[in-house]
Amino acid sequence: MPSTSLFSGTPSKSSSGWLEYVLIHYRWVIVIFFLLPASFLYDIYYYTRSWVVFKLSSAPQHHDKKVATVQKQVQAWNGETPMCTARPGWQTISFREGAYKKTCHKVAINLVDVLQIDTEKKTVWCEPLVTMGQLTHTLVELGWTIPVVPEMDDLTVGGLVMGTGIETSSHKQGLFQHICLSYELVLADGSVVTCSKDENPRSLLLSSLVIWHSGLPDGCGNKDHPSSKVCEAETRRTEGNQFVEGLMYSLHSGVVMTANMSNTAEPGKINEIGRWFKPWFFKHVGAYLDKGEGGVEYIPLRDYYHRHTRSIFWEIQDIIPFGNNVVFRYLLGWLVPPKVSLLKLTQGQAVKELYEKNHFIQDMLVPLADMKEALEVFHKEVKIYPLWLCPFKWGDKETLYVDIGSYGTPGVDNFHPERTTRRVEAFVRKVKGFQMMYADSYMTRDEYREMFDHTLYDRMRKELQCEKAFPVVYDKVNRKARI
Ligand SMILES: Cc1cc2nc3c(=O)[nH]c(=O)nc-3n(C[C@H](O)[C@H](O)[C@H](O)COP(=O)(O)OP(=O)(O)OC[C@H]3O[C@@H](n4cnc5c(N)ncnc54)[C@H](O)[C@@H]3O)c2cc1C
Ligand SMILES: NC(=O)C1=CN([C@@H]2O[C@H](COP(=O)(O)OP(=O)(O)OC[C@H]3O[C@@H](n4cnc5c(N)ncnc54)[C@H](OP(=O)(O)O)[C@@H]3O)[C@@H](O)[C@H]2O)C=CC1
Ligand SMILES: CC(C)=CCC[C@@H](C)[C@H]1CC[C@@]2(C)C3=C(CC[C@]12C)[C@@]1(C)CC[C@H](O)C(C)(C)[C@@H]1CC3
Repeated sequence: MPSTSLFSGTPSKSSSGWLEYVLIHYRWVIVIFFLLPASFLYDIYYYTRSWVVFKLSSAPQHHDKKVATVQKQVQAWNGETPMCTARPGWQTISFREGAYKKTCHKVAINLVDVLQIDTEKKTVWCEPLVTMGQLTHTLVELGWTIPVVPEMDDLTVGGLVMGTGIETSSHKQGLFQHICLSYELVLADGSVVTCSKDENPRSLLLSSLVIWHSGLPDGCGNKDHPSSKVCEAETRRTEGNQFVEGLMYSLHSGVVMTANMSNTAEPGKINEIGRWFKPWFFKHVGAYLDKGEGGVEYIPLRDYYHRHTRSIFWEIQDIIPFGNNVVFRYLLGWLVPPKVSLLKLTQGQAVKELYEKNHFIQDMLVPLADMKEALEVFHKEVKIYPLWLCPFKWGDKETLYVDIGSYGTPGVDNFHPERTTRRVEAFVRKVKGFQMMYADSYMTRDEYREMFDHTLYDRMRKELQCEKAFPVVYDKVNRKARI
């Protein structure tokens, strides 16, 4: 656990007033009494609406009309300020809001529905603002899933396609964009094209796997030091291990979890970890380490997919410090988690500044062969535990990578948001790895272009004549472009 508290820093001179004091020291009051009920009502409305629309099958009839509305807005573009989606920055699953949202020409995209599940072709056709929670609710109930389900409920299909998505099945299935068969795109001139490897049906299609009704991924424990060897061995085992995940609790101790879908369960070993009164997942896993032995559990599929949702990985402990207390869990656990979007909307300047100075949130994707050195770099630079490890493959490339996710308050004395992040970024560039772009990047434009090969990107922007129409990604993701 980080030794320093997020809130040990003093608020800035500009911060004043009781509201600010409450927001910093008693954020949980606002979260429990306002944000949790608001999140709950929002979810009820949203899921009921999606369920009714899906059952009535009304969405496919409206899809073309909605796309035409997008086209009209693009055709009416003034040709000067570049375009972006009208989705406000506070709604997105990233640390900060893009400043470009204030200046760009905004295109409203009201595309929020799962359109069709084709059980013969094993595909699902859905619109870009469909969330992972919505998709798993719809599919798992019918006995289906998609091969890669990034674990936070509110991540959207569009955001994951454009910004990349990863899960513990990614060592077999690749990244989120690799499971997509076809995209329907509105181009800068307002025309619509379909884009896929082969001739294809219209619109965005995600390939999907058949799963069993009430499939239960099993396997939790396997306590071991998840050095790259253990992780790699589990990742490469061909006969199973649909899911591989590691949680490091210190530089030398951690838990590797492997899981497979199963139709049956050993008696007494079913653990519905998603239920409101259950301990936070990372605490539950840590208990295996404390016990010093591994074990096998059978976890319902949806509970497994969203295992880090309730505790927002481990970020919730800074927001509701007593959230894992058994009394709290039984009384109010069913309201948790607060929506990330509502947390963002209500955090205020003082909390923002505290996070800015005392918090580190990064996912770095490095070749598995460099994992040991990477762990040492993270330990030296930030010393934050738990640390998330998720092996994955990159398209057709042979090399295995691992996503190292570090979220929390650094346990080192010399943490500096910019200098520390730049040192970690330099290491990642050195080993030919990548940074995930929901997080803040302090790289210069040249460093960014060194990390991400822009050859295809530049060519497509030229060919499609959209250089003026859409900002380049660097101008959306670098730290200075975010507020
Ligand atoms: C915060 C954020 C904002 C962004 N904003 C924008 C934006 O405004 N505009 C924008 O354009 N992008 C935006 N992006 C997305 C970014 O530009 C994409 O990541 C980039 O375009 C991917 O290019 P690539 O060549 O590296 O992709 P790759 O990862 O190589 O490919 C992407 C997908 O296309 C498939 N593919 C590759 N080649 C072919 C082929 N020949 N035929 C069929 N399929 C193929 C791959 O299998 C893969 O699924 C944003 C990303 C982030 C994180
Ligand atoms: N396990 C995982 O993989 C996790 C991934 N993440 C990250 O979270 C982000 C996704 O969050 P989410 O809130 O869903 O998405 P965002 O709204 O943040 O979208 C990400 C980018 O994709 C663009 N985009 C999204 N939909 C469309 C569309 N229909 N047309 C054109 N551009 C679009 C947005 O463009 P614009 O700027 O114009 O709005 C935005 O810049 C990703 O970057 C992902 O890597 C976060 C947590 C976990
Ligand atoms: C690839 C993977 C697994 C990424 C996981 C990333 C998550 C841990 C990140 C994504 C969005 C994220 C940065 C966020 C936060 C924590 C870490 C999150 C959830 C919080 C909730 C921390 C508290 C902050 O006040 C604030 C509300 C702004 C942010 C919002 C985004």
